[in-house]
Amino acid sequence: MLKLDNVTKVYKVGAFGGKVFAAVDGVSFDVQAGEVVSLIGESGSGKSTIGKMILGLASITGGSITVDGVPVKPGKDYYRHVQGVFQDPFSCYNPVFKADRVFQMIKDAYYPKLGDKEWDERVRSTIRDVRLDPDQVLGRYPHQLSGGQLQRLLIARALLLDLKLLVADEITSMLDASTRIDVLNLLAELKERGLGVLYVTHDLSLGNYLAERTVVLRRGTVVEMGATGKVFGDPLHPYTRQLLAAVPRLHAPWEDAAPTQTCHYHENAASGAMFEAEPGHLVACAQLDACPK
Ligand SMILES: Nc1ncnc2c1ncn2[C@@H]1O[C@H](COP(=O)(O)OP(=O)(O)OP(=O)(O)O)[C@@H](O)[C@H]1O
Repeated sequence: MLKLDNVTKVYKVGAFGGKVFAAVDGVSFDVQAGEVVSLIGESGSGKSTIGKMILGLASITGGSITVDGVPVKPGKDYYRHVQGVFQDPFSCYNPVFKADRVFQMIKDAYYPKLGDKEWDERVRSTIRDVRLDPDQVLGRYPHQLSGGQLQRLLIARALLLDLKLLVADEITSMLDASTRIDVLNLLAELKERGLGVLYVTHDLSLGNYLAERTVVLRRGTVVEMGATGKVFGDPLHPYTRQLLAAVPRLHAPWEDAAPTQTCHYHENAASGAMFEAEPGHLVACAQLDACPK
């Protein structure tokens, strides 16, 4: 459904934009309907840039992004099927408007002919779907709602459309532990309904909880991807191992990551290509510079 093919994003940086910086460099992966794929990597690895390109909020420098074969095209038709929810729910609302104004905007843009009563019923039922009580949240200003309630209202807003893909960018990082699990379970329910979810996070444990497949990003390139159980259970790239070693554990001291080893696939990998270690589990060469061209 969502397909990224050799996607690149280059920013102009430096004085007068005289230099270029590749924030995303030749990234390819896909998300199928009814699947959660988590995109993980350290801060600055390019995760949000990828999310923004999928949502049409940043231009694509090279390669292609398609949803059901249709290239990203910001506009009503595209956003009917592809929506994003972000880290800070408070910044998504205008503080002087009541929170339900976001629903009215959906009606005005997408369902102008629908009767008010029918729309109201649809909104209330969707709010119940995200496990909120409509009477408790409708008619309130954003500052009168919690972060978790606002985040769920944003998901409800997305669900009122004919949604195929949700880009969820660090959506739980501002929530407390129990609200976080509620929102994660909600995302898991969305996939049961056949939605594809790209779950952008730097928190490996949350990605592990939710995603069928994991894509590990480092400095704008994919270093490893595959079934989450394989990537986390048998990490092949030194960077993935480093990330896993850095996850805090209760009652256990932090471990040092295994030292960077000689790349297993040095002989096999053409520079930049990924090696298929086992079906669906791909890893980049860890010594790209030395790889045969
Ligand atoms: N408009 C811009 N101009 C220049 N560089 C940018 C711009 N936006 C992002 N970058 C750079 O691109 C790189 C990737 O940024 P991005 O926000 O995608 O990272 P991220 O993995 O989402 O990080 P985080 O987890 O901290 O949000 C960073 O080095 C960032 O400084």
